[in-house]
Amino acid sequence: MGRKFVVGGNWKMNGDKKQVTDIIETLKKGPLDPNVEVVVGVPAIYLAYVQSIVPSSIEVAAQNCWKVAKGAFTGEISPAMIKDIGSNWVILGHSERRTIFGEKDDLVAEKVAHALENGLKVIACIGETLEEREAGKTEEVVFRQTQALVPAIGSNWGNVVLAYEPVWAIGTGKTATPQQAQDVHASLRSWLAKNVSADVAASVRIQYGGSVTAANAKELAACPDIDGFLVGGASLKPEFVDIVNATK
Ligand SMILES: O=C(CO)COP(=O)(O)O
Repeated sequence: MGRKFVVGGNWKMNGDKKQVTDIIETLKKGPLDPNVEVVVGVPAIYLAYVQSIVPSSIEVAAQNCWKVAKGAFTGEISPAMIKDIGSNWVILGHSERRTIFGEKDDLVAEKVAHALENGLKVIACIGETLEEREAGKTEEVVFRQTQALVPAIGSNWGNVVLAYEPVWAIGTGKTATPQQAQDVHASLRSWLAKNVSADVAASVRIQYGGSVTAANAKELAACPDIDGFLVGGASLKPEFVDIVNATK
């Protein structure tokens, strides 16, 4: 079976009640290609509200969660809480979590393991910095980040989407060229074939993220190993509809 295109909107720490309502209204009008899975990544405080107003064709993700079920972890939310309000997804390991909040590979892996054990689907983010790319270390970095996830994911690859987001392309307007993105996606797939299994390599969906817009989405979507997008800034705008529809 082919890999279903999956487009995530990562709203990050943006929006207020009116704006998030407007975004969902825009998505409801669409029309959105029914062959594409759409997941909106919502600030924790609006998760339950957004979950209550989305049509069933749109899925809702938290942008982070903690690695245990409950307890004295002030400010955190658990996968069980995300499930409890009806959402089924979480974004983990985003480069902003890694760089601003100091999340290392092993913590990201622990979170991924716990989220999967609790029945969430996970968008797991990886990607190199500009310095790492310029030092020729792109593959080394994304393979290391993915390797850390392998034991955490175990046999749960069906509930994981990988998001390749080169850090230098996030929020900079500097998109990876389709060739740059395709090259990394293809190397990741070969790495997965060698280090996990041929099945996982063929079936796991790999999103590209980093300055995706309606203007560049079609060309990126045409690449054989790009199976969707994780969209930041443009996911707050009406053009997100065109990005979802990029494979049409
Ligand atoms: O970080 C991103 C999505 O998770 C990408 O952000 P931008 O689309 O704003 O570059």
